[in-house]
Amino acid sequence: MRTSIATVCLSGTLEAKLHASAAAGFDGVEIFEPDLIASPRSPEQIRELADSLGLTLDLYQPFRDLEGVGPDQFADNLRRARHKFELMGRLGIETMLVCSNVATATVDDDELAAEQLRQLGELAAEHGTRIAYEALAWGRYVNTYEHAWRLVRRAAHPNVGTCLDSFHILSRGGDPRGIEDIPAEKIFFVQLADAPQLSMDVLSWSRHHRVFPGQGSWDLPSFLAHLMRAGYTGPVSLEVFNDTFRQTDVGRTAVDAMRSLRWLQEHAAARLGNTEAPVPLLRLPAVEDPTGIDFVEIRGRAGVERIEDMLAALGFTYAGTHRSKSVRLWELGQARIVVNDADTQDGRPVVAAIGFVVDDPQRSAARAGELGAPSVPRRSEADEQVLQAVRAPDTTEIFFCSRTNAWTSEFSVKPGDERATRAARPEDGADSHVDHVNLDQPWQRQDEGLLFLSAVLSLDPQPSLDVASPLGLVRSQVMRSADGAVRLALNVAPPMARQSVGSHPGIGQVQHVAISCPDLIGLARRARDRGLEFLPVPANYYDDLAARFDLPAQTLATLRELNLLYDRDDRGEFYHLYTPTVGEVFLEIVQRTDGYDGYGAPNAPVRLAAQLATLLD
Ligand SMILES: O=C(O)c1ccc(O)c(O)c1
Ligand SMILES: [Mg+2]
Repeated sequence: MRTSIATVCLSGTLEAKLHASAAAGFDGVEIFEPDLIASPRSPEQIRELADSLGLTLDLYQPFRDLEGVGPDQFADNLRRARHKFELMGRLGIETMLVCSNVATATVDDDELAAEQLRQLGELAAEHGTRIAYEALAWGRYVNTYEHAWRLVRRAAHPNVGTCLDSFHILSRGGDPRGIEDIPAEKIFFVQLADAPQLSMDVLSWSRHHRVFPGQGSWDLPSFLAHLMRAGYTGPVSLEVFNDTFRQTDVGRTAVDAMRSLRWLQEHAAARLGNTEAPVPLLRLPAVEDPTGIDFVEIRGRAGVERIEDMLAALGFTYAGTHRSKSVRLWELGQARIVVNDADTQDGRPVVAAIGFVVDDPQRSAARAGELGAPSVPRRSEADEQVLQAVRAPDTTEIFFCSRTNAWTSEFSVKPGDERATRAARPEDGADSHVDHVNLDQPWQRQDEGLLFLSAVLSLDPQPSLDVASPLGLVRSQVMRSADGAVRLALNVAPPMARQSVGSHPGIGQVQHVAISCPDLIGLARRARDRGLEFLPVPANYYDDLAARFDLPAQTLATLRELNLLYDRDDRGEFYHLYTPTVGEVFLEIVQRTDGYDGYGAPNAPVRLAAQLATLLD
């Protein structure tokens, strides 16, 4: 499948956009007219640059407000078009995108509109070009692809075809199955965009909130499958108007865009089943859901020993130091925390890496590579397990681990290591595992992070949620495996919440690791007796809890005594508590009963306010 991208998707100069598109592996680009007009380079120089980068110029766009107008206006429109066709000759572009009229149409007359398209097609033919007519969702009279196609058919000119744009079709709830009824040779161009389901006017939705396939709510794989069944063999292009992508790093956005098309081809092939696509669709090494979190690595030069004190108090066993690296392993049942003394950007402890248990780590790493994930260079000695890792958009290292945990045998307790005597209480462990990890996301990486985790690790995005912190709303989106064995929450905090307070990170700048246990009250008591103080929860919270849930007085008193938080869904109950924050990390211990499936979201505002209070103390 030939891949293309509209220059409007990207930030920077036209030259920077061409370089980034080529580097990300695109075959071609659509030139968005304002990008060309603002460029100091001549059309011939742009053509030459694209050539030298191995890019084709697939489309010139958009030509607006052509059809459905009176004779004088139409004569002027043809004059305008002639200029553009000449320009396209200099650029070496064959196809011009013509959008349905939104502004100047005065006549709702299919016969007239088709005739005007035919005349434009005739002019295009004289210049060795052709036109692709696209229904904008907010077109004055023409706003569905079926209508645009009827006009194209009626125009009956070899140089007049249609352009299908998934946004305009899916935003209006259109049925894309009808695409299969359009003859492939009349589909001159295809533009794809996904979008989150929003209730707003369609023009604003289109101009600000489009995202790459796989980042929104729509079924783009089925859309592409319809195109393949129609026999379409032309370029499949991304046309994504997005406020964030237009102001962030062009190279990263282009890689993100290409990842979306690779993901899309794989999923469209699955939708096609036995139907042969008219062009080869890219296949990727297969992926299955990860079956668990193997370990979480907390890294930092200063302060990690305070985390280890907390782990010891929480009942983690100390499994020793690594034979060749300055890292230590702590275990509670199946929950494994690796503590690494290495430096971090701010010197503060962070959640640096997460290991996922996958079927075939080599295959997962190969897949991640084909999806443009940068690999993380690892140092390992000859007789050590070689673990494969890639870097997620938020910089977290993602490790692919086998079921065997063979790497844990590289850790042992050295004689005289005091940590071992402080912590040897396996009675707390048994059924524990890492329940979920919350990762702070840079605001401009949220969509990229979501697609990365779904494409690389097969995690499914859950509906996103706004959590009120005292310093603004935190947008939180959980990515999880189908069976819930792996759950990551991606959080985007507002700017105020990301400002450091003295040497402490802001409440929105932290990550946390949640560990499940079968008896939270027992664990909390033992941890408290070993000197661990939990995040203090205000008394008002417990008064409100008494109103929300009909809890026995004794339970309520215990929750209050231990600073535990509580929630309930239609399945079961959730008990949880938080440790103080060290560097950029805190721990949460949770207990789920009877299949409770949430994360205590109603309690998150209380937690964030309590964390702010400790910073201001
Ligand atoms: O928003 C617009 O004007 C616009 C222009 C060209 C397109 O292809 C499109 O889908 C939208
Ligand atoms: Mg379009």
